[in-house]
Order: sequence, then structure tokens, then C-alpha cells
Amino acid sequence: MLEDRTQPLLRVSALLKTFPGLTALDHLDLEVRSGEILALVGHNGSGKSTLMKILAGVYTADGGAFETAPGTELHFIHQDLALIEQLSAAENLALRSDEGAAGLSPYRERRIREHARELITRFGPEFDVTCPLHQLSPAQRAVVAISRAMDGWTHSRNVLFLDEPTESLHRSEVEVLFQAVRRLAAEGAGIVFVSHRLDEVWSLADRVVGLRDGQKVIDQPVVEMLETQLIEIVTGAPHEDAGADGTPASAAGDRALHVRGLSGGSVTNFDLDLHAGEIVGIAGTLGSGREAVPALLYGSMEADAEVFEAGETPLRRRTPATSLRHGITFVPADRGRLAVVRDFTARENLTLPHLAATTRAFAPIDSRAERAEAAGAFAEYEVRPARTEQRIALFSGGNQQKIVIARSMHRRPRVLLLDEPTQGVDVGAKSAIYTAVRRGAAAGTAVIVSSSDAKELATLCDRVLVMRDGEVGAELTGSQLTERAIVAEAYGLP
Ligand SMILES: Nc1ncnc2c1ncn2[C@@H]1O[C@H](COP(=O)(O)OP(=O)(O)OP(=O)(O)O)[C@@H](O)[C@H]1O
Repeated sequence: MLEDRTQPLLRVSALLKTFPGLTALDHLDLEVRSGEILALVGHNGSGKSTLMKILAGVYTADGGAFETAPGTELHFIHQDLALIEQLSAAENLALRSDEGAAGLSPYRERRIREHARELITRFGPEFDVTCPLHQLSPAQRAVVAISRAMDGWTHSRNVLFLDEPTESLHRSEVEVLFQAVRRLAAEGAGIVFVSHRLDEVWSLADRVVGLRDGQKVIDQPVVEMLETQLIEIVTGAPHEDAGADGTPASAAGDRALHVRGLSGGSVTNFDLDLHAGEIVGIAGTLGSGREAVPALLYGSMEADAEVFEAGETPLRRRTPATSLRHGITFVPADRGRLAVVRDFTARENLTLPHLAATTRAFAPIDSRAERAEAAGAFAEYEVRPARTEQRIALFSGGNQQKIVIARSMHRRPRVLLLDEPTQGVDVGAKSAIYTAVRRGAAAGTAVIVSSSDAKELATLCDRVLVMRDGEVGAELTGSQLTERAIVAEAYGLP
């Protein structure tokens, strides 16, 4: 244990972690001091989550050590949030505190509900704390995880690790979270913040530690850094604006979707005319309906529609299976639960939905064709490590996202529905995904992108529908389509 109060709260020395055939952490040294916010950055697969898992006791290191100051606790919010999906927000929060044991108290239910509400409203709009977590949006689940990590601290000199906590949050929600984080740091906590959003690193961090292939390549105060320098360190490549590689596809072609009066979840009377080759964004704050639109269009969320036509074909009973048959595919935000078969290899996950293409009649799967297809997708999307035979669950979060997007683009769908497509993805991969989406649109796919990232929508889309209170509040195109305008419309600002 670190004894002296002027010493760091956490010191990591020469930490080493290997997995078969790769070194995930290569003799990493790191210090976290009281009162500082440290941004931990690095490309997908650079070792950030591995470091946190070792400190949290999930993995054992193969070498090196770490120590904490007396009384300092380490708290973690992992990418997968580690919440119990079948329980409500209130119950998840009660598990963290002594309330979980007070099962006989008649007032227990009310008390845990009130406690949960109190914690959750620190981070923005209140929601139903008694509803099971799997019915909440990703952003609401993140809010529950953050509330749980900050609940019940007896003193402030703890270290809080946040692994991409803002991925599903809108900009204003991010600012609420940042204010809470800054308050904790000002009270003496050490914060380690993992993010691929460099603008967030800029606005929040005091110091930046950069990892590349498990090694520390930079450790310096943020004020001494240039943004381009940071991007180069993280990607290992000269900086190019992620959105600067081509103009948005704008050739509006045949009708892909014609929808009138779509209602379901928090959305009412949603109308859409989508054409081949168009990229249409869906923006809006948490609770505006933005996050429900792709699932409603896909049929994975219950919805009614007065008119729903794919091309010229009316779809009366819509389910994911009928959508797929009519060329409508969906990449959900919550890929860990909804988009991958965790025990299958990356190759199997890539080729599963379209095995017919690599299967000859009455013959086993043509594994050579399947392998060639997987290798091609890995190269195109820069998936790391380039091991198509590795179980998908062993890839880092961002690399899993690249695999899922590659899969859905493969069969040239009529309509591609993307929910938070670059969540957890580094700047290099973001650029690869934008290029692939534009290429798909140029080849005739109509794309819907629901995103909390206004800059992403302004960069990628031909037009953006801004949701407010479950309805389309504004449609932005041409010169009106800017990041600022999207945010202003989402919040009803002048
Ligand atoms: N259990 C495991 N078995 C084998 N390899 C693993 C395992 N866990 C992680 N890895 C590998 O270790 C490397 C580091 O992964 P890690 O998840 O720490 O990256 P990361 O920096 O958090 O990435 P991301 O930004 O995509 O979340 C990657 O190459 C990953 O594939």
C-alpha cells in the first residue's frame, strides 16, 4: 500500500498480460493521483479494458504489480456495465448497498425506489426505476451503472474507472456526467476515463495516457498536446478527418421505404420516404424516440403503421424475419446482447446470415470460400487481431462492432438500419465504417443512422430527422445540416 498522502492513489508497475499469441499489456507503468482526471486512450485492442479487468480482479496479471493508497478503493464501470438485466434499476442499485439485505422491512421497497430516484436524477431526466433493465435504453442503463459506482462512498479518495461511459449518451447527457465527474475529482477522487471521442478527452481530461499494442506511448498533460498529435498516437497513422474521405452519397434513387403513421414505444406518427442511395440520420435527445426508430422500422419492437412498404411491396405483419426477407437489416447498438453469437468464431459470425452464398447444394459449407470472405472483411475493416478463427467474444468491443457492420453490409441490403454505428469504435475504424456506409449507399443501399453524435450525423448524412417528444420535430438538409443545428433542434434552442 502507498503510505504517504502526497503519493498517488494508484500505482501500476510493469504490468504484463499475455493471451495465447499476443501481449495485451506490455510492462505498463501508470499513476493516478488524487484530484486528477486521466484519459486513457488507444486504438481498439490496445489493452485498455484488459488493464481495468486486471485492476478489478477479473484477470490475473502475468507480471508486474499495482498498489493503492491506504483506504483507497477502485470502482469500475465496464463497457458491458455488469448490471442484472432482469432486475429493475432500483433493485440493481440496492444490491450495491446494505439495502439488499434488509429484505424484511415493509418500507424497503419504497426506500430503495426513492434512493434510486435520488441517484438517477443527478444524471438527467428521471425514468421508471421499477422497470426491468432490459426494457431501458442503453443510455438509461449507463446512468444506472454510473449511479451504482458512485453510491455509498465513505470518503472521496477513491479511483473511479469509466470505460467509454458516454457512448450511448447525447451531448447534454454527457455534460451532466462530466459535471458529476469533475465534482468527484475536485473532492479528491482520481478518475480514469476511457474514451475514443477525442473532443471529450479534450474537454474533460487533465492528463492523457496513450496505449498502443499494450505499451504506453504517451503520458502528458492535455494542455501540452496537439489534437493531431493525439490522433496519430492513437491510430499510428497520419491524421485525416474521419469524415473527409468523400462526399455523402446523395443520388436519390428508387423508393426503398414508404412509411406513414408508424407508432410504437415512445414514437407516434412517424412518416418516412427513403430512397435508394440515401443516408438519413435520426437525431434527438434521450427519450425523444430517436433510439427506438431503427427497431420500430425493423420490426423487433412492436409497432403499428398505417402504411409500410418496402420498395413497392406492402408489409402487413412485420417481424425481423419478414424484414430480412425484404432486404431490411439492422445493426443494434447493444451488439453484445443482440448482434453476435458469443461462442462462435469471428468467421462464423460474419458468414452465418448468408451461408447459402458459401454452400453448394447437398454439400458441406465451402469453408475455403467462407474463409476467404472473412479474411477480406477483416482486411477491409482493419479488424485486429487479424484472426478470423478466434471466438468473437475475445475481440475488443470496437473490433466486434467492425465485424457486425461488415456482416450487415455484405449482402447489399435494400435498407440498412444502424443504431449508434460507431459506439466504442476508435477514430481509424470510424473512418473505415463511414467509408463502408458511403460505399454501400453509392451501390444503392438506403441507410438510416440513429446516433447521439450530432457531428457524426452532420458528416455522414444527406438529411437528418430530429426527433422531439416522439415525433419528427425538424428535418435538416443541405446547408442547414450542421452539428450545431442538430443540437439546437434536438433541444428546441433558438
Ligand atoms: N480473454 C481474452 N482472450 C484472448 N484475447 C483477448 C482476451 N481479452 C482481450 N484479448 C485481446 O487483448 C487485446 C486487448 O484487448 P482490450 O479489450 O484490452 O482492448 P481495448 O483497448 O479495451 O479495445 P476497445 O477500444 O476496442 O475496447 C485485444 O487484441 C483483444 O483481442
